[in-house]
Amino acid sequence: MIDVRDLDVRLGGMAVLDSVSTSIGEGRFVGLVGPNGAGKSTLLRAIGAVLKPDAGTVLLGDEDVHDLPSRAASRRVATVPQDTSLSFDFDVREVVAMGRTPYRSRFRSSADPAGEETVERALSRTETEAFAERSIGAVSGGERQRVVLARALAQETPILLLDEPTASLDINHQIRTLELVRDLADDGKTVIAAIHDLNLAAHYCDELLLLSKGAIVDSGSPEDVLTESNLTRAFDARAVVSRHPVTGAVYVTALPERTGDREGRVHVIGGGGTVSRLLYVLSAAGYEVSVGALGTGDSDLETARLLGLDTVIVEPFAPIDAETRTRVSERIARADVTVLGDIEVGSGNLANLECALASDALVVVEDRPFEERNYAGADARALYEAVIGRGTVVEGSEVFGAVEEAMDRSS
Ligand SMILES: Nc1ncnc2c1ncn2[C@@H]1O[C@H](COP(=O)(O)OP(=O)(O)OP(=O)(O)O)[C@@H](O)[C@H]1O
Repeated sequence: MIDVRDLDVRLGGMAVLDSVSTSIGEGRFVGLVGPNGAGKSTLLRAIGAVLKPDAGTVLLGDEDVHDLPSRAASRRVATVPQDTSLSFDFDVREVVAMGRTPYRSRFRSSADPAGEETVERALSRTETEAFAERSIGAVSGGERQRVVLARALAQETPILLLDEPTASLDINHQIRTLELVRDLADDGKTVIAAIHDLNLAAHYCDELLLLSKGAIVDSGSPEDVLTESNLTRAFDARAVVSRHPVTGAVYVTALPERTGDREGRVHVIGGGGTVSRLLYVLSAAGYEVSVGALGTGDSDLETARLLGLDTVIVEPFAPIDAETRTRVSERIARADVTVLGDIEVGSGNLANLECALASDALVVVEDRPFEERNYAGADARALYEAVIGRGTVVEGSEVFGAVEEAMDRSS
C-alpha cells in the first residue's frame, strides 16, 4: 500500500505539487495522466524518494520512503525516469545488472547469488537480450528505454514507477511493454506510470489519477476519470469519450478547436455516411451543428458523436415517434439553415422530410437525379418533390457555399 498524504513540492519558487493525497493498493496499475507540466514526473520523483517534498509524507506500509536509507528504499521502489541518459562505457547487460546494486554487499562481490538469473530474466522479459552485449551507446532510444525498464525489473521491487514508459517506443513495443507491465501488476507488483496516451492508459490501467496544475482533478476507474468535463477541466480541450469498437475500453478522441469564426446554427438531416464530411466542415467552420434523427449504428451518427454534436437518435428501422419528431422539429426551428443530405427516401426518413418542410432556409443536396432515388412508395416520392420544391438544390461540392449564402439571407 502506498499512501501519499498532503504532498507539497516547490521548485524554483513555484508550487509544483499542492497538497496531493492518494492511496494506491498492492498489485494495482495506476496511470498518471494530465497535461504537460501538471506535475506527473514530480509526483513520481517524490514517491520514488528521488526528490524530497517540502511537506507531506509518502508511506510505504507504515514507513515514510523519505526516512529510509537509500539501499532500503531501492529495494522497495524502482524508477524508470523519462530521461534515460546513461554512461556509454557499459554494455546493455551491465546496465541491467546495475539494478542488483541494492542487493550487493559492499564487502563481498559474490553476495547476490540470485542476481545473474534475475538479470537474464529481465533481459528476456523486455526483449533486450538480443543486444545484451552491445554498448548502451549503440542502441536506439526506444531500445534504451526497454533496457532501463529491464534494470528496474532486475531491482525486484514490489513497487515500480514509470515515467512515460512508452514515449519513444514504436506501436508494437508500446503494446508489448504495457502488456508486460500489466502482467507485472497481475503478479502483484504495484505500478504507477505517467502515460500521455489516454487510450493506452484507459486500456491497461486499473485506475487513473488525473493531475492538473499540481493537484488531483479526479481519480478512480478509467470510465469515471475520463469524462468529457474532466478532460475540459484538465486539458482545456474539447474531447469526445466513447467506447473503443474492438476492445470496449473507454476511448477519447480530441477534437480540433473550432477554428472558424462562422456564427449560426445549422441542422443537418443525413444518414448512411452521406453527411459525415459536411458535419466536419460545418463544425470546424464554427457553426453550431445539430443532426438527426439518425439511427443507432449509422456512420453519420459516429461522426456526430466524435464531433460532439447535438444529435437526435432513433432505434434503427423503428418508426420515428412523436417525441423524436418534436425533437427534430425543435432543432430545425432553432436552426438558421437546414441541410438535407443526399439520402434515400425510405420509410425511416419520411418523418425527417416532413420536419424539413417546416424550414425557412433549406438546402438540399442532390448528387443523383430525382429518378434514380429509392422511394418508399408514391407518397414518399411526392413528399420528396415537395421538399426539393421548397429548398435550394445543390451538388455535394457546393453545399458549404450554399449554407453560407442561406445563412446570410436568414440573418
Ligand atoms: N527544477 C525545476 N525548477 C523549476 N520548475 C520546475 C523544475 N522541475 C519541474 N518544474 C516545473 O514543475 C512543473 C511540473 O513538472 P513535471 O515535470 O512534474 O510535469 P509533468 O506533468 O511530468 O509534465 P510532462 O507531461 O511535460 O512531462 C512544470 O511547470 C515544470 O516546469
